[in-house]
Amino acid sequence: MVRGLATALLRISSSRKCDSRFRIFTWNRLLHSSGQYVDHIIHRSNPERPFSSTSNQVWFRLLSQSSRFGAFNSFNVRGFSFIGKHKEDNENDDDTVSGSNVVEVGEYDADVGKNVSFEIDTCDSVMITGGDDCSEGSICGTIVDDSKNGGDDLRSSKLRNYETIRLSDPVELYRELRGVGRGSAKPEQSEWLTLQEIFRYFAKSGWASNQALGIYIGLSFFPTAVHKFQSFFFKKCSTDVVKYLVFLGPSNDAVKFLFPIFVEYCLEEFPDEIRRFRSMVDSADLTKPHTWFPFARAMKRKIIYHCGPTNSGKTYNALQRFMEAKKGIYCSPLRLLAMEVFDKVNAHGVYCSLLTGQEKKLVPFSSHIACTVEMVSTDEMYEVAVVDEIQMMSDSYRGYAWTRALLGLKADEIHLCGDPSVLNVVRKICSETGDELHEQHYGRFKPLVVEAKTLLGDLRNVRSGDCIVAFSRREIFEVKLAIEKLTKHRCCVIYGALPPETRRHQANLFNDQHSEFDVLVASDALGMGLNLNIRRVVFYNLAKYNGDKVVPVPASQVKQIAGRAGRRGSRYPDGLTTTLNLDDLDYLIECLKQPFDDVQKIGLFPCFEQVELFAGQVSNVTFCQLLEKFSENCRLDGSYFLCRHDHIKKVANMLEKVQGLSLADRFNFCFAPVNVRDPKAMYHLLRFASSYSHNVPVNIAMGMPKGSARNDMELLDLETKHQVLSMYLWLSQHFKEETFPYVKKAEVMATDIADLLGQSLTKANWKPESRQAGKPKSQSKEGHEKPRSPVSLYEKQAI
Ligand SMILES: Nc1ncnc2c1ncn2[C@@H]1O[C@H](COP(=O)(O)OP(=O)(O)OP(=O)(O)O)[C@@H](O)[C@H]1O
Ligand SMILES: [Mg+2]
Repeated sequence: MVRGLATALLRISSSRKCDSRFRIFTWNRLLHSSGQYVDHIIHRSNPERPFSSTSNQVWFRLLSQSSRFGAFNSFNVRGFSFIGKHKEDNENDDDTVSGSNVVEVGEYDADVGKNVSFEIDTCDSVMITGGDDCSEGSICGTIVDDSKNGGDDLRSSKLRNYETIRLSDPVELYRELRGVGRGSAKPEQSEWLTLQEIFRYFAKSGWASNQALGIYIGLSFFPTAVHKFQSFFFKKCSTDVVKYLVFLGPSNDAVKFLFPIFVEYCLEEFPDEIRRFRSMVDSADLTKPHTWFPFARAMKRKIIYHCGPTNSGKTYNALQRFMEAKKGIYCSPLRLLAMEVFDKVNAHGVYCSLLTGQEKKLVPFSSHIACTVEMVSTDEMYEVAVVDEIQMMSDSYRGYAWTRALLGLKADEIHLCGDPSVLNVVRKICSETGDELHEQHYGRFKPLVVEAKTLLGDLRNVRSGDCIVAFSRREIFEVKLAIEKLTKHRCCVIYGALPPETRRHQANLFNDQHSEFDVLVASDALGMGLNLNIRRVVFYNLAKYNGDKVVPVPASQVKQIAGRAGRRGSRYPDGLTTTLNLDDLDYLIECLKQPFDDVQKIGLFPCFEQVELFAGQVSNVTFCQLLEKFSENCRLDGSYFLCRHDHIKKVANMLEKVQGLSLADRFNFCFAPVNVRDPKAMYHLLRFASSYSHNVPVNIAMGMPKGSARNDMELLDLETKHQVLSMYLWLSQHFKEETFPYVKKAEVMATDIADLLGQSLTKANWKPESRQAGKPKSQSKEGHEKPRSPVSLYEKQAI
């Protein structure tokens, strides 16, 4: 059969529809001796998916059955992989071809006019035979991967006929087309249809639309440009060109032939669109971000990367150097951590100020500053800068702030503290900036031990010094309630919506050996920054809601949280970790075993000036649309991504109805820290922006709660109120003082509410408000809802 195939590779039976590398061949001899046996075998393979790498959809059709060998009932389809080169010869049947891996694709009914389609995996060719085998007398066609078939065939001989057209200079061709009044072509109906199909193919070609960006034809304008080009082309083209294109069919070859002519057409026809798009693209250029900070580039900076897992002393060592310096800045991922460093450093007699989005505590004669990373100044000179949790450069929302700190800080020495995930990116950046990189690697002081026994699903097995980690506020309160009901332990709680002061208060309460609060129930807010005396981290479950659906907690986060157990110099120097349920244990172990990610890209976001420049190029758009356009058109280098800004766009949309805000005002308001899922907080932001736009002093206009919360509704209300005050304070720092004049009042209120929150949490013994109130929940015997293990469920589903 393989031998037969050699002689089969002779003539193309149909090239009209050949739109990829594959060809159809029929037995030359049969074709010659008895005319059209298979007079049309048409095939089409998916041009987007190369034949050799993945399966391909192929179809063919038998148009008539006038074989002198009689009719046949079925086709056999086989795939072949060749070994070595096969040879073609029109005359000699005995030329040999080696073949291997003959795959039976299937047997199909030989119904005239009916399409037969099938998928083929990696192989060089497919042979279609009518009858039992490809023996003489049967009808046979093969589809061949052209890239591996360098032989001369009818297609290439036809191609030679079009050589003049194919090889002609596109500029010349375009000039000719432009020059003629009307083209000479009078295509037949079928040719006409093929031409239309070719242009449809062109308009959809990702390659062409991408290439068109090179001449500043934007993606949104590309279809219009193609449409106009098509009208022009249809009017002007010559018979030869039409024939050649029809020969190529709707294919990449046709696109590549047309594209340079299209370019000439666009350059002449759309100079204004090109100019406009070019300016827009240039103004959204985020490439080479290291060049944005010429002063930092002019310095020879020394970068020290303190690289290691949690609790390994990275921040401690960086801070030692920070405190020794004459002038230093510490950049924190959280307000809480900035406050902690502020306290610690001042306690050591180093005068240090505090700067976060919400507060500015200026210590007289201070030479040092502890700030949140978004607030870092790239104008000031420092001797030592510390950028903590540097792996946050890859955070999809906030990553840009770390990137900016690393690229823009004007410091002789920059200490980066973090896990190894961004080490390679930092190396690359340093080679671009010319900074000198020193790496200091750390290991955990004591290894983290996994307790295989778990809590056996029973919260009564909680012990003093345990931290139970749950990933929703509702679960946190359920766990606290259950533990306090079932055991003698008292629980502190820490979760993201609590003000930093309250979190810190709860952490201190838990750390204090003499307090009755010896168990901590916390969310992933625990992962960074707090100094906690945790003996054992127990995962209540290992799945969390990501804003869309419940997903397993990423391994890097599990590691970070588990790593909080055990702390040098504390009551519990040895760290333990486990899960509540046995079901989750394997996933925990798997996460801990996983190496750190190797991050390839880090975040970027334009500063106001860049957005303003871009705004100058686009007219009649809302601020939200402006941001959308920016993200569509901005250019980035391979090591960077544009940070997500869905929350910013949500605020921008809400503020659209507020008249009279400048672009800078909108930009500022959109960055205010607001929980976009909290309607009350959003309402207050809208109110603040409206008052501001009317040029009246912005009021807090929010009453103080009478006392601590008596139920979860009241607790939620306290949380929201604190967030609104925090937002007010943030705005007061980002707008002129006189526009947000009630800063002192807001500060006092915020402190009081943080206190009330603290008091509320210590006595909280109510069931949390459920968003799905009214849904019946199964209760376990122990009196608390036993969590399902979404991780195990997820894995089972995957199986
Ligand atoms: N050389 C040291 N002497 C005394 N205490 C130390 C020393 N190094 C670290 N510590 C203490 O160990 C604890 C963990 O150190 P540190 O916070 O620096 O770890 P880290 O690696 O930055 O952890 P994370 O990744 O969680 O931020 C801290 O309480 C710190 O004060
Ligand atoms: Mg640290």
